[in-house]
Amino acid sequence: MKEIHDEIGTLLRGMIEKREKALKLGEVDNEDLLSVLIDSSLKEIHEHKNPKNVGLSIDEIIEECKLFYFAGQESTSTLLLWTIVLLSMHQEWQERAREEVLHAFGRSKPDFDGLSRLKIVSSIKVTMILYEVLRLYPPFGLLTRFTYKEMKLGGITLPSGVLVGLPILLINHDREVWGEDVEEFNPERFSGGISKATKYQFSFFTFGWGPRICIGQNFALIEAKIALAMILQHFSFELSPSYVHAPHVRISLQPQYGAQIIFHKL
Ligand code: HEM
Repeated sequence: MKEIHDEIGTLLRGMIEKREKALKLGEVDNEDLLSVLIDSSLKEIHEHKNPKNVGLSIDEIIEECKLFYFAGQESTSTLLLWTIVLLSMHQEWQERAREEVLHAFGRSKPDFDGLSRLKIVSSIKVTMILYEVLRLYPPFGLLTRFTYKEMKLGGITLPSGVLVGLPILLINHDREVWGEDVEEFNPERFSGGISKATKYQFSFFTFGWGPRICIGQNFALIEAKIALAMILQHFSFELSPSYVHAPHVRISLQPQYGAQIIFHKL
């Protein structure tokens, strides 16, 4: 573990130093997140009279890169993976989603402009499907928080330093919250949006909630919609007979024995 940590740190440090140099020489623009991070940090240091403790250190930028890679890559690929598994299990929803995509885009490549021109309204079924996948198979099933001072939560007083778990996976499968069909794949429950899917206000927080809510949630949904739309345009898919349904928490929620899918070119 330490070896991997050091190797990734060295790789990222090299990339950051190279980019910092190029930014200072004006050789590159703020064309990606790494440049934006370095540039805003350099500006903050430059503008401050006492540059101590302002801007980001290289170690902090390294941590941001790791966070964005893990939070952004693992999460969305897990969402897409379970979407393909569930649409393989529920062929009628695969058909409905494909119809919608073909109606909106035909065979042309769906891009961000296309999705925003259509205001995503026309991909309502795809959105419902993605929410229902995120409910049944949330990439991250547990959030944790430490109390930093004594506080009241409901009727309970918690002392400082208590670790509180917010069990997304359990809440997403709670019959009391979602109703009798809680274990069924029913994207229809999101037809009125997230707020109308349950009787409680804060039941669906697969992307977190409050000030630390996922910064990438809109990006993730757009990315997943474009990827799913392209797959639906060109392939139909079904589960391979070798697939064994065994969701399994390995930091994110993964199929324990893999997801063997058979794709048919359309
Ligand atoms: C299906 C996709 C995704 C899911 C389910 C997801 C889930 C979450 C959750 C639950 C949190 C809150 C963690 C907490 O409160 O402790 C979070 C935070 C975060 N996510 Fe995502 N995420 C997804 C996609 C992305 C993408 C695509 C990016 C970046 C491109 C991203 C970047 C982040 C970052 C930077 C944070 C930390 C925000 C902060 O602490 O202020 N996520 N995500």
